[in-house]
Parts: sequence; C-alpha cells; structure tokens
Amino acid sequence: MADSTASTSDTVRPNLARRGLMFILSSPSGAGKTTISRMLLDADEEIRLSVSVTTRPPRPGEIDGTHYYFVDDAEFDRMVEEDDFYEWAHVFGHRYGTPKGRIRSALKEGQDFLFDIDWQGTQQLYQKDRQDVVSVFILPPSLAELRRRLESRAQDSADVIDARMDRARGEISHWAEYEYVVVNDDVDACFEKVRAILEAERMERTRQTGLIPFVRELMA
Ligand SMILES: Nc1nc2c(ncn2[C@@H]2O[C@H](COP(=O)(O)OP(=O)(O)O)[C@@H](O)[C@H]2O)c(=O)[nH]1
Ligand SMILES: Nc1ncnc2c1ncn2[C@@H]1O[C@H](COP(=O)(O)OP(=O)(O)O)[C@@H](O)[C@H]1O
Repeated sequence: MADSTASTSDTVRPNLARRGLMFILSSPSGAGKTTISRMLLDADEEIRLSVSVTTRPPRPGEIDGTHYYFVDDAEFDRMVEEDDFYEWAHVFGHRYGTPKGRIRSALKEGQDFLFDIDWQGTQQLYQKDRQDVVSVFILPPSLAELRRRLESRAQDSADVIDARMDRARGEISHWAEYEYVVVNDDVDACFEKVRAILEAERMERTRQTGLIPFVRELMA
C-alpha cells in the first residue's frame, strides 16, 4: 500500500502518498475479464478485489468469500433493505452487488480496488464517486471467438451460452461509456495493456496527495 515515506536522501525514491482508485473491468461475458482480473491480482500487491455478493450459484472451483459471496434471494433482499450495497444490478436473471464494506476509508489510505462489474454497476459507481473511478472495457476479437471461449470454459449449459451470446451485443453497445477500451486477442498482451493503464492512473496528479508537501520540500 502506498504510504508517505518521502525521504530526504537523494538516492532513495520517495513513495508518495496517494488516494486509491476504483479500477473497473467490464466486458461481455466470456471476453476474458475474470482471466485478466486474476492475472492483475496475482501480479500487483497494491490492488485488492472488491468481492461481490451474488444470488447466482457457484461455478466449479469458485470459493465463497474469495470469488463471490454466494447468498440466497432472502439474504440479498435483506442487504438491499439495510442499504448494505454501494451498487447492485440484475444480470442474467440473478442479482449482483458491491458490498459497501470499508471501501471509502481504504481508498483514502491508498488502497486500490478491482471491480469485475457490468455497465450498470459502472454507471452507479460513476454517479457516486467520479474522481476515484477508472474504467476499462474489454472487447473480444470477434463474436465467433467469444462463443468459442464461452464453450471452452465449459461451465455453462448450451442454453446459458446462447443467452450470454444474445446479450453480448447489448453489453458491447456500452463500450463508449468507458475511459479505456482494450481488445483481448492475445491474453498476455491484453494483460500488459490493462496493467499499463493502472500504473499510469496511479500517477494522475490529483490522486497523488503526497505531491504538494513533496514539491514544497523540493523547492524549499
Ligand atoms: N453491477 C454489478 N455487476 C456485477 C457484480 N459482480 C459481477 N457483476 C457482473 O455480472 C456479470 C455476470 O458475472 P458472472 O456470473 O460471474 O459471469 P461472467 O460474465 O462470466 O463473469 C458480469 O458482467 C459481471 O461483471 C456486481 O457486484 N455488480
Ligand atoms: N485472450 C484469450 N485467448 C483465448 N482464451 C481466452 C483469452 N482470454 C480468456 N480466455 C478464456 O476464455 C474463457 C472466458 O474467459 P473469462 O475470463 O472467464 O471471461 P469473463 O470473465 O469475461 O466471462 C476462459 O476459459 C478463459 O480461459
């Protein structure tokens, strides 16, 4: 996590304090956002996944509390009533939501969060917290390749894959609401591009709260 350890030594690079950011990755289902998210979480210690709550059943290999918090409809209703969500939406006949947790206070301390959420959630986060959001939309190289990936993942029935393909055009139509758009053709190349966006956004001037005292000292 970033902290303010500006050193007086000329040889030590200061690690300036900064606000964390809310890094959103969205894509039509199957384009690869889960894959890219996991690569980013493995490679980068400063970003943490915002684990969503969902009413959809777990897929093989998904762990409760790690990939999602899996709840039933009654529990989701209770959380909505108690205003526990930052945002929530209906997707593919299930409900998905971002629990509030301690996101706001952690952002102030320089913690970055990764959000694997859809365009509806992205719009809600923009409305609530414009300054901290960075949004990336991932496109598949073609619709034929999108179907191939959904089939190769082998976790959905043929009906569910058809439904996801039907929805893909609708999801892609939201591409222009995102700041960055990356085509996921080669997965390593896509990952490097997404990582470069994150690195650049961390250096955005207004996010670097440690700059003012640092520059003041430089000029003193
Ligand atoms: N708005 C919103 N969307 C979410 C949330 N969590 C997941 N989603 C989206 O719900 C959609 C379906 O997710 P999932 O069932 O895991 O299937 P996927 O499309 O293969 O990732 C994806 O577009 C996710 O980005 C959330 O907390 N809020
Ligand atoms: N660039 C790529 N080339 C080939 N296969 C990919 C690529 N990116 C992801 N995949 C595969 O496509 C499938 C869907 O990817 P996933 O990350 O689950 O998508 P999403 O989270 O967007 O639904 C997975 O089996 C994944 O391993």
